[in-house]
Amino acid sequence: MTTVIKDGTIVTHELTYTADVLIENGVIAAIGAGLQGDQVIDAAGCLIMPGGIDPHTHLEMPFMGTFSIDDFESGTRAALAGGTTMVVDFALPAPGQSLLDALALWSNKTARAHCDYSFHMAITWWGQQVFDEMAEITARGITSFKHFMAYKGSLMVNDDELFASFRRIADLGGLAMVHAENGDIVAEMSAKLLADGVTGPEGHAFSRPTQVEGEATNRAIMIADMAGVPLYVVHTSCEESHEAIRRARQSGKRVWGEPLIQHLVLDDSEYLHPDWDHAARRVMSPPFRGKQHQDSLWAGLAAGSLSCVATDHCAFSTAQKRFGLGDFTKIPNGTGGLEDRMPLLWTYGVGTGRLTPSEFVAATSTNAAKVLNCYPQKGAVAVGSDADLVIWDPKATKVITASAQQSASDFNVFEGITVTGLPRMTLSRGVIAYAEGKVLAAESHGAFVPRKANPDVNRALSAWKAVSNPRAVLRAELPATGV
Ligand SMILES: NC(=O)NCCC(=O)O
Ligand SMILES: [Zn+2]
Ligand SMILES: [Zn+2]
Repeated sequence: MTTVIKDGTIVTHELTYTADVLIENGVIAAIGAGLQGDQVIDAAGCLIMPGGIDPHTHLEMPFMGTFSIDDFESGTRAALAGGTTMVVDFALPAPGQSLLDALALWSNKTARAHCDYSFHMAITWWGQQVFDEMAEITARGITSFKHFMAYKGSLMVNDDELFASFRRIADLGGLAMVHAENGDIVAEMSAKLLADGVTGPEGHAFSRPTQVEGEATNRAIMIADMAGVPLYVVHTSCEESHEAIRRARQSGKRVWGEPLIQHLVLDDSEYLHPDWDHAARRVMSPPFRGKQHQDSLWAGLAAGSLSCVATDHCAFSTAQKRFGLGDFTKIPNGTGGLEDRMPLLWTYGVGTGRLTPSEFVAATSTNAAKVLNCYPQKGAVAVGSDADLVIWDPKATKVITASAQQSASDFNVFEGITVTGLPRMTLSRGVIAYAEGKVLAAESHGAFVPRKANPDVNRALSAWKAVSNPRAVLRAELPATGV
């Protein structure tokens, strides 16, 4: 069966134009005027954009003594309802665990995924086994490796491990990723705050000032530069970190920054709320920041110094957040956002003139596809691309509320915000996956998206390293002194 989408306006990361889209066997077969298909989708008044790609989620993640509450079933349902057609989650080996075992574990979690997904592999410890297995992980289509510079005592890796891993990734043609916060300083500051009687959720924000993020971002950038590997900095939340990324990019380094929709929209006043639950529900790392940092992130998206807007979707329930009553260091870190990322970015970005529609497409989809090397299979409205599309109604409006969300959590950090700009329909590989407020894609419709190593950027970086690597100076042999 063929499907044709008629009377919509196509918006890509570079063009806006009117055309029909013909879909056959899950891919875009033609784009043009007067196309015919067995099934007709009317997109009048709507925009046809690439389905969103969320490059940063944690579904059913074991973390801080519990599991994030959305699994691949509810998480991907939320994704489709918000116009996102692919999520990239993190396989997370326990310290000492084989990367291949962790991958098997994560693959088993995906049986009920409604939309496509890929993985990053986290490097949570270092040793010969990790070094060896990274090659097989890359061969299986997982080419990005994440390092936590925070969470001391659990996920954190040190600089020597970071450097060793980055060099290995450079050799494999992969992408290094970092959660950039100085975990040693955070641990020190947390202990001091607790000792001083600051036990509530505000202590979480106080223990992770922007300096710890700026310092770690800069350190990761320099280590990546020495290793000759491209670097992706997840959840860039503040000017200090953005500034380091901006400077690196200006000097030709291959570095990308990822702001989260939470940091773009919500600020640190949330942690001072008199209701403990309200504040604790918003505990995540890095914490929400002040308005000046939000302005910096928005400017970075417009200027191109920041690349992909993600969610870091890691939802918990209120009951889980209460594990940290009396000690903010025990509040599970993370918030949701999969269903709300695109409507919020449209509302606060395109709706205010901070972003053009094409910049919106770049930030929500195309840039992630390019950086993660699955473009133009994903992130494109182009002949031959997967028909992962969102039919976007820029006038549709709703109030965000937990009672109507797909997520399994009992709250939503964006509760009460009115968004204008919503998916009317989401298609995943040509299947109508979401329409009229309902998720229609079957459980298990989602498929793994393998990615290839050694994209152009890595090849260019390796070529440059080969040209500029230190070399021994060839000198004329001196006569022996005979002494
Ligand atoms: N961000 C957060 O608070 N939780 C998820 C894990 C991480 O990305 O650091
Ligand atoms: Zn993180
Ligand atoms: Zn994360």
